[in-house]
Amino acid sequence: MTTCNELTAIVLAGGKSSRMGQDKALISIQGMPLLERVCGVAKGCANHVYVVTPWPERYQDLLLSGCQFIREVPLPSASLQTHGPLVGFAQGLAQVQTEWVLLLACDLPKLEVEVLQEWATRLDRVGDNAIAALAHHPKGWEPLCGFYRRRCLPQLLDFINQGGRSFQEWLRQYPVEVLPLPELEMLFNCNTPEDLDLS
Ligand SMILES: Nc1nc2c(ncn2[C@@H]2O[C@H](COP(=O)(O)OP(=O)(O)OP(=O)(O)O)[C@@H](O)[C@H]2O)c(=O)[nH]1
Ligand SMILES: [Mg+2]
Repeated sequence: MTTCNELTAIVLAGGKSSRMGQDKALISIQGMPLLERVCGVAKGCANHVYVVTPWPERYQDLLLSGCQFIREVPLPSASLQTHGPLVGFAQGLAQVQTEWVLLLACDLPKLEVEVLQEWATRLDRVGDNAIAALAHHPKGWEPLCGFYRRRCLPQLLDFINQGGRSFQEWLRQYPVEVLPLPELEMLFNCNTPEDLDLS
């Protein structure tokens, strides 16, 4: 039996960081590497924290006590080294035992633990047919800072097996509950060297 009181967090750290030019997870903001910061927030909200990455050894010197690595493996058909956040999420979700999982990108320097905790209190009331509870912003859903039901894994794998790689496209096919976003600022993700000046 899983309950809403138990929550797992998945932190994704496996992108190409091509716009940044160096691994974003390792960039220090106010003296703390981004991945450490995001995992700290995740620990403040969830009972179990997984970091899904193709290269756990890269992060072994970070202070990530209480977090477990899940090593992402290439898809049989993939020639690329990284295959995007949707596939990373699916590989993490396969290990989750709780009804709900909080998914977080590693490039979110302005996360607020209080907002995530308040969101988590709403999960008990999310409609049965919703696969996720996410914030909405002008460009669509924010897929990498919100909650998913564990039982959406089969739908997610179907979508991936058909070649789908876009969260927005996948989410369009199912009911998703809206979470209230007190300030858009919290979802600021740093993708470029210029973004670091704003962090
Ligand atoms: N585990 C895993 N995480 C990924 C993968 N691709 C992207 N991510 C993560 O998804 C989040 C958002 O990534 P983006 O900022 O969109 O992309 P990116 O590939 O890291 O950077 P760009 O190359 O500049 O687009 C970050 O936390 C990434 O680490 C992947 O293949 N595997
Ligand atoms: Mg990003």
